[in-house]
Amino acid sequence: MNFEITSLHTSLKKELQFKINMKTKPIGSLGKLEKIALQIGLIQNTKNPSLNKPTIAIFAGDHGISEKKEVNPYPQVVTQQMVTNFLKGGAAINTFCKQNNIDLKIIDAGVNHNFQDEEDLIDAKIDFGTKNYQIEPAMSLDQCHAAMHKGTEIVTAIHDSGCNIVGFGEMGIGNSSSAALLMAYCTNIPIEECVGAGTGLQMEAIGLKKRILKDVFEKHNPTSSLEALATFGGFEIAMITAAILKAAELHMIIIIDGFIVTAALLVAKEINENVLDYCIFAHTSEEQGHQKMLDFLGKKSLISLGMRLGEGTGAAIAYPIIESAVAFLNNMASFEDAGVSENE
Ligand SMILES: Cc1cc2ncn([C@H]3O[C@H](COP(=O)(O)O)[C@@H](O)[C@H]3O)c2cc1C
Ligand SMILES: O=C(O)c1cccnc1
Repeated sequence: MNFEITSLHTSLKKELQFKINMKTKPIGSLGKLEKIALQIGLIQNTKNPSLNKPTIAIFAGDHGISEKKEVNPYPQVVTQQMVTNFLKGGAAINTFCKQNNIDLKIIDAGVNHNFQDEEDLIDAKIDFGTKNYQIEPAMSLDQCHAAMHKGTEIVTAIHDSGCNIVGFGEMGIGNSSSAALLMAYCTNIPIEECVGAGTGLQMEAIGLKKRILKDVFEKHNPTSSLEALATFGGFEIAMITAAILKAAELHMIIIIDGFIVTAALLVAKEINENVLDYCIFAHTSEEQGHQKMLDFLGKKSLISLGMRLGEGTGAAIAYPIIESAVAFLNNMASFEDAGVSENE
C-alpha cells in the first residue's frame, strides 16, 4: 500500500516562527504550545490555522489469544460489551468527547459478535476476531490489506465531512499483547521490555505474559512490517495504521493516543516516515512500554496523567491544549499591535 505524504519542511516555517516570536511574551515562553502552533501552521500551510470538526475514531476488534485469558485479565466478551457501552454513550471516551465537543465514530473492525441494526456503528468487520498467533498468524495478508483499505476509507469519509483534526482510539481485549509484539518488531527492543500490565496484571502474571509473548515472537519470522502487522495484528490495529497514513496524506492533524495507537504508528512509520510530521503525541500512558516507544520516536507527549485506558481517551483529554496553541497563534497581540517593547 502506497501513501503520498509530503514532508513539512517548507518556506513558511520561518514566517510562522517569526509570528510566534513576535507575540507579547518572552521568546519560547509558551513551551510546547509554540511547537504545536508551528506544526499545525505547517500542516495547514498557513499562518492562521483552524481546527474544524475534531473527531475521534475508535476501532474495535477481538484477538484470538484473548480467549484463553492467559495474557489479559478480562474476558474477550468485554470488547463487545464496551462497544455497546460506546454506542450508549457510557464509556470514558464518550464523556471526554462530549466535554470537549469532539465527534466520536465507533467502528467494528472485527469484534466477535454480530451487532444487529446498530445504526451508529460503522460496520468494517473483517472477521469475528483474529486467529491465535500462538498457533498461526493472526490474519492473512489479504485480511490485513482489507483492514487497511477500510481504515483509509473511514478516514477519508471523516475528512470529507469537514474534519481537519482526527484522533484514533481502540478497544480490543488482548490488544496490549499485539502492541508489545509490534513494538518489539519495529524497535528491536527485547520483547520482555515491551510487555506490560495491560489492563492490570499483577507481577507474577506479567511474567507469564512475557514468557508467552516471547515464544510467540520467536515462533514467527515476519520479513516486512506489513507481514508483522498481519502476524501479530489486530484488525483494529491494522485499520488504525492505515487510517493514520491516510490522514497524513490528507494533511490532517493526527492526535496519537497511548500504547496501542502508538504501536500502530510504529508500523505506519515503517511504511512512510513522513507520517510523523502530522502527529501530536497526546499523553504518556502508564503502560510501561509507552515511554520507550516515545523515546524511540524521539517525541515528547503533551501530558502525563498516569492514564492507561486507551479508547482514545488521552487524545480527547489533550484536545483543549491543542485548541490553546491555535488560539494564541491566531488571537494574541504582537509586540507591535500592543505597543509593548521587545527585548533588544
Ligand atoms: C472495561 C474495559 C474498558 C476498556 N477500555 C479500554 N480498554 C483497554 O484495555 C484493552 C487492552 O488491555 P489488555 O491487553 O490487558 O486486554 C483494550 O481493549 C484497551 O482499549 C479497556 C479494558 C477494559 C477491561
Ligand atoms: O495506553 C494504552 O493505550 C493502553 C494501556 C493499557 C490498556 N489499554 C490501553
